[in-house]
Amino acid sequence: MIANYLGWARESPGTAAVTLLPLVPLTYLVYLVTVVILWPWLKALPSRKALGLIPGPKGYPLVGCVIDLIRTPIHQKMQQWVCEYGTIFRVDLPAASAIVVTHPEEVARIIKVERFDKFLQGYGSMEMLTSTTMPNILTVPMGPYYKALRKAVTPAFSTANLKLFYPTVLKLTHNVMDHIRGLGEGAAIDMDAAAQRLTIDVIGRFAFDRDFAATEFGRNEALETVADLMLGLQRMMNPINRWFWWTKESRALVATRRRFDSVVSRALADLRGKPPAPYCLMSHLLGVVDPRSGKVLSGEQLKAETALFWIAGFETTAHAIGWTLMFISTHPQVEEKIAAELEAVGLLAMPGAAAPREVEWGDLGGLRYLNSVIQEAMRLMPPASGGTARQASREVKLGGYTVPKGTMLWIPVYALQRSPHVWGPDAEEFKPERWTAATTGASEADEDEVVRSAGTMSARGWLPFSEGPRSCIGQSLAVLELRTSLAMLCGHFRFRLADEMGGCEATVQAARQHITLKPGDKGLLMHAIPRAP
Ligand code: HEM
Repeated sequence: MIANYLGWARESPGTAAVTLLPLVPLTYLVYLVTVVILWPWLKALPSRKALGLIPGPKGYPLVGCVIDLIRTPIHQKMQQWVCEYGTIFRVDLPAASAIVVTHPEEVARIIKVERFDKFLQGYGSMEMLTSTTMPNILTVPMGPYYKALRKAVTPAFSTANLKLFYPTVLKLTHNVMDHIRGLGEGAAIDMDAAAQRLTIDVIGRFAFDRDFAATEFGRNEALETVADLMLGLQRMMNPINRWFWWTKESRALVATRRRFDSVVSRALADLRGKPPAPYCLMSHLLGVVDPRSGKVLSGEQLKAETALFWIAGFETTAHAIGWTLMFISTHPQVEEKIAAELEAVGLLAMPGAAAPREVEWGDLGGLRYLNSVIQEAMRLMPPASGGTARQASREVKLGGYTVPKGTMLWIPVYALQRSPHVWGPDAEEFKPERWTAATTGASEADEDEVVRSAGTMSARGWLPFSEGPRSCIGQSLAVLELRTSLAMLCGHFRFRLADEMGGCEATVQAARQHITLKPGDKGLLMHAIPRAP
């Protein structure tokens, strides 16, 4: 029979193929169960045994805790477990046991002192961005290529470069404000979607020196393609879709990747004819020499890198703007304090008064209260809520337990930043005041403050941008976008969460961790009431 199927039997091959056809899916299924579940499970047995003393939720045979993580939104499940099991516990996954670490000092030790590299098996879907599956700055191990890339692109996020780019951020935010004004205060506006239009245009300009024109608020190819891509990548996190490549979802992802690939390729091709603007990320990437080949990056490498920068920088920042506005719109006393701060420096629109002046670079560090509001919103709703995963490159002691070399160390940021063990009994409350003391380190004249602002907080348990050598390289740009857009929006409008959202808590509960921490199906509907009609 098998001989027939393999084509060794020459007689009546048609009949043989028909008879044996059902064997194909069956064989594939056996292959999958063996390769994807049984083999990794067997391989992980010694590490499971070594970690057996560390407490943690009880999983199911073979699949471990995966079922719990699918049933409840993953960020919420991790938060429940942190409350239940404390700052160090074990979670069994099919292929390995992970140690979940939310003790701030241990976290800082893992990512900043020991500098363990990423646990890269978890990053596979981020290599599926373009039609060529290729590692990128996020997914490549810490070797000579990574170091060359990081070194070359770091200057793009420096104070000097961001200052050159600042007028573009201002202009794009004005586009968004004009659109909001045009809709009128009766309209319920999805402010997360509006922020996505702003941040995709920012990335278009910053990465490719290209106008994606999303802030013109019409149908938009770049926005639609990337939204489909994010959905597709999210679906690929489910191993069923990844392994059953003939499903509708898998085929849709292949088509979307081609579309995205073509948007990125066109943007890169257009840059060949003219030198990119000096602030443009591309002018830094074009000079990178891959130490492995001694040559500048190939077209495919450039595509993989720019695609990653685009994806990493656009939705994250948009959600951070959206979630911050959501908290402001539901906390009137916070909004009043922001208004008072803006009024004091001439940035608040008021009825009967002259229009406020433009927000300047020098204002950004000085808006201390607004900056604490942003920091607190990013604590409660960190866009990269899943956090980061590291691999212990040697045996390490964590919370009194011995963790063997090779173990996955998972730092779930949403759970960490809401942990009562770290933040006390009011961990779940939105209290910007907890930051006002912490953000007073910089003076208004300190121009590097925008660039530095987000760093060095892991010891306190705040790390939405991660920290250490593999922290977010784009955080200075993200902070710039957040501060500028929120100062401008709050200076010209008061925001109220629309009734259909059901209030702050319901909106938080509806959030889903789909690569980033997104609002639920309704988006973030708000009314924007002009301060000076
Ligand atoms: C509020 C906005 C943002 C948040 C919350 C955020 C968060 C993060 C986090 C947590 C990481 C570490 C991921 C890990 O360990 O796996 C990261 C890495 C990264 N981010 Fe961001 N990010 C934001 C905006 C941006 C922007 C605007 C850009 C660029 C334009 C960017 C580019 C990157 C890149 C390239 C990496 C990989 C860095 C490396 O491994 O060396 N991000 N980001």
